[in-house]
Amino acid sequence: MSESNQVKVAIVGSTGYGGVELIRFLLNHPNVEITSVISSSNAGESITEGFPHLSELLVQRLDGVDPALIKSKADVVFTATPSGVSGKLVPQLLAEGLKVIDLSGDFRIKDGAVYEEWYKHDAPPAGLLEQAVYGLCEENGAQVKGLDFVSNPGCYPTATLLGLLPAVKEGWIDPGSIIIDAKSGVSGAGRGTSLMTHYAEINENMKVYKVNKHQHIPEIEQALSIASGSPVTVTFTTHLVPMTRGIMSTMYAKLTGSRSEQELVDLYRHYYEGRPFVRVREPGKFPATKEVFGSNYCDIGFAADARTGRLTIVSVIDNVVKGAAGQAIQNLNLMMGWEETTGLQLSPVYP
Ligand SMILES: NC(=O)C1=CN([C@@H]2O[C@H](COP(=O)(O)OP(=O)(O)OC[C@H]3O[C@@H](n4cnc5c(N)ncnc54)[C@H](OP(=O)(O)O)[C@@H]3O)[C@@H](O)[C@H]2O)C=CC1
Ligand SMILES: CC(=O)N[C@@H](CCC(=O)OP(=O)(O)O)C(=O)O
Repeated sequence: MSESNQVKVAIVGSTGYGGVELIRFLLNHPNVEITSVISSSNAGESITEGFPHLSELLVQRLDGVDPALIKSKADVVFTATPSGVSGKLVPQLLAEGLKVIDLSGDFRIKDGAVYEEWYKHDAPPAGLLEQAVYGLCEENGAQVKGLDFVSNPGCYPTATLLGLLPAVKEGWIDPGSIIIDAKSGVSGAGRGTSLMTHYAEINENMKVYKVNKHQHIPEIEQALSIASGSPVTVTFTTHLVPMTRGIMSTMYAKLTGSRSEQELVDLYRHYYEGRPFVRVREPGKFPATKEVFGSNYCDIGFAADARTGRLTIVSVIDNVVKGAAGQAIQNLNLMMGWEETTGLQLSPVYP
């Protein structure tokens, strides 16, 4: 802790979308001082070279990736780094005695062989996979308090699991029947340019991608299997849509009995009671991505179809906030024993 009693925070990957969003929120966090912003490719430069809107940040010079230097400047470090990078860097940061919140997919899957099958590179050490707590705050928040290391969930899994877990746990839907149709804005792919995401390719366009191959499939299945008590597989299809931020996950499953929409709303509101970032809509009302834009909310709506016996669940988040930086700060708050909402109480930007 610094003399001001503020926790000193460093951000690796500070020049990426997740990192810049961490800075935006942490600048308004009363218990945090950003003491180091880190870049592997622009060390020594000022962060405002690339991001003039961050001129209010007191620490401007980008540091290189040096665990000992980070330890000399900070108590807690966010690693907003690509999968593969985090897996190698996090063990070094933990060895320095830093508290770590990792935003990548590297520590979310408990079984290293499953990780390697989906991510196509070596898994981090098994001991750390075991140690990492999966920081889906509304589900595992109680385990996070006092921890040194949290693995922040993926963006699609956050929207999807918050939408499915209450019904799966209550046994109201057949877990074997789940189909997830998910759409993301292009910031979900990070700041690097690609043929997939550049303007002429995605403007006025929609693309389906990674069908049956998406790295979030094992993450979703792992959490649903724990919730249902037996192995669950899902059909999960992702789409890139022409917007900057936002995820909409539309989920379909067979109801195990006759349920009204009011009963579903009651179940979910009860399940998420005291969890300020999940908002359940009135029966038959569905959320839109703009209604969570720039905020840490996850909004959920339902339709139960008596004719087909199927339930439709729609869950929306801002991928960069609840899907990444916002939930990472929520995890910081839980780790430190602070109010869960500290620094995160921003209303969505609308329109
Ligand atoms: N965007 C999103 O909506 C979400 C992202 N995530 C995950 O969060 C992480 C960050 O994502 P995002 O910010 O979008 O990605 P970006 O591609 O926008 O940024 C990643 C940053 O990592 C840094 N980096 C790259 N290689 C290294 C390295 N070897 N060592 C240290 N830093 C490195 C780069 O900065 P520099 O070159 O300056 O070092 C880059 O700016 C990823 O793991 C991503 O999968 C998770 C949920 C949602
Ligand atoms: C639009 C888009 O491309 N989204 C990314 C989301 C990646 C992400 O969140 O990364 P993790 O692997 O760290 O979870 C994707 O579908 O792969």
